[in-house]
Amino acid sequence: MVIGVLALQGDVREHLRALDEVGASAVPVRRPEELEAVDGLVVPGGESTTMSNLAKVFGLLEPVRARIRSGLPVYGSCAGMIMLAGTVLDGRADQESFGGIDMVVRRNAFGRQVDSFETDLDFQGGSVHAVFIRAPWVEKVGPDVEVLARVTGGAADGRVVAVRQGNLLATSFHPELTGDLRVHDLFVRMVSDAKTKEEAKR
Ligand SMILES: NC(=O)CC[C@H](N)C(=O)O
Repeated sequence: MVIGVLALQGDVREHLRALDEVGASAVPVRRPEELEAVDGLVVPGGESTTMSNLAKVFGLLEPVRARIRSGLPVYGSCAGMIMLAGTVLDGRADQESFGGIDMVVRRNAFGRQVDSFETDLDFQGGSVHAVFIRAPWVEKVGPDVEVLARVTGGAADGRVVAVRQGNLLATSFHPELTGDLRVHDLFVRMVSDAKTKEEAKR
């Protein structure tokens, strides 16, 4: 089982390291041929407008969309969450996402005064330490989207910051930066379950 990290822009190395730490074999993905070879994909944090541009330049926009449609497990953190959103608010006019998750996401939602902050969140019955950096939040989810975490307390109380829809997972925060690897662990299990199901079909 091999998990790719989309390596156009953003904190690619941190995700490669986090995946390695949870025992998954991880490789950078920059070209369509490399995308073909992976069983799961991580879309890192960074800058979604730049990532969107580079995805077009590197010819990856349509190939990633096609693999998402055919069930590829994908995890997006922060800018990666924006890339997985069906609808992006406060984006640049020419910004495109891969889509896949039926949600409305607002870029830089927490506001300029609180560009970045850290907090603990309930995540799947445990607590996860979350770092937010010019992060989006989820404003609306469709019926098939499961909410995995919300902010508690402060001005953003109740805001949705982690979601899952089928094989797609997204967080507003950056678990790759904290060493708290619960989210990567969950994603690796999603990839391995998807691969087992895929093999059973053959
Ligand atoms: N840390 C991040 O990934 C920030 C996301 C960035 N604000 C964007 O719009 O893409």
